[in-house]
Amino acid sequence: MTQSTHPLTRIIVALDFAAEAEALALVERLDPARCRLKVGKELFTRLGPAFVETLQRRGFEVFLDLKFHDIPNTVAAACAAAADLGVWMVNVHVTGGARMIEAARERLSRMPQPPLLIGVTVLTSLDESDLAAIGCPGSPRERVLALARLGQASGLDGIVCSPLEAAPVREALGRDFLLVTPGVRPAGAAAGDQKRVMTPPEAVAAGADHLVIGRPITQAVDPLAAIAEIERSLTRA
Ligand SMILES: O=C(O)c1cc(=O)[nH]c(=O)n1[C@@H]1O[C@H](COP(=O)(O)O)[C@@H](O)[C@H]1O
Repeated sequence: MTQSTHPLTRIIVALDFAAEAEALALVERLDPARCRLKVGKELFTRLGPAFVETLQRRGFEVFLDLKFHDIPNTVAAACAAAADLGVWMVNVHVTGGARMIEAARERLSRMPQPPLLIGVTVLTSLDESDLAAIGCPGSPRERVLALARLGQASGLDGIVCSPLEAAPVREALGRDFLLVTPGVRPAGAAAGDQKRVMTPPEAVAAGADHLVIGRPITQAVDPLAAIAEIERSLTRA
């Protein structure tokens, strides 16, 4: 699974836009053979499942990034709703615990076409001092590793982490555990609110399977040129 990901299909474009027209203006210029799309809280809250269906009708695989975090019954039902929508990937917060993840896995195992089930470990916007402030002492790396182990044992297909943790997680959890990394910034791009970042080729070299990239593409003067440059950097890597 992890070995076969072609450089040009590793990119997941985060469609973090305020309005459908803006998002579709970019989508119309993208090729579903070369990238996947992520729909997150902003666009889903505005546009709902219909927007996901629009993207899927255009041939795109969709990562529904709603980061479910609730009691097991509620999260399992939400994951089933995502499966009914036909998305490619859905995510939950690993900190919802083993029973929550197991319930989601069990529910998805009864669906005809379950999406990949991925767990968010430590948000890429947090560093060690942020973790300490929410009562979680220790480094992001230690915490990501612990949550990745819990997630794998509970039935996840993989995790979301920063590229900085990809190598140790890959080493500890093996090749078949998917690593999805936001916190990706081409050389020279602004980090914004991301604290744990690497460039696209660094992320892939560290073991990332899928790179979630938003503003370096969506806010670029020429988004297609930005994607092409990221693809070139990955092909060279
Ligand atoms: O689950 C995610 O996708 C996610 C997890 C995480 O730890 N950090 C993170 O940035 N994300 C998402 O990845 C995208 C990153 O966007 P940019 O920072 O604009 O590249 C955003 O849509 C975030 O919601």
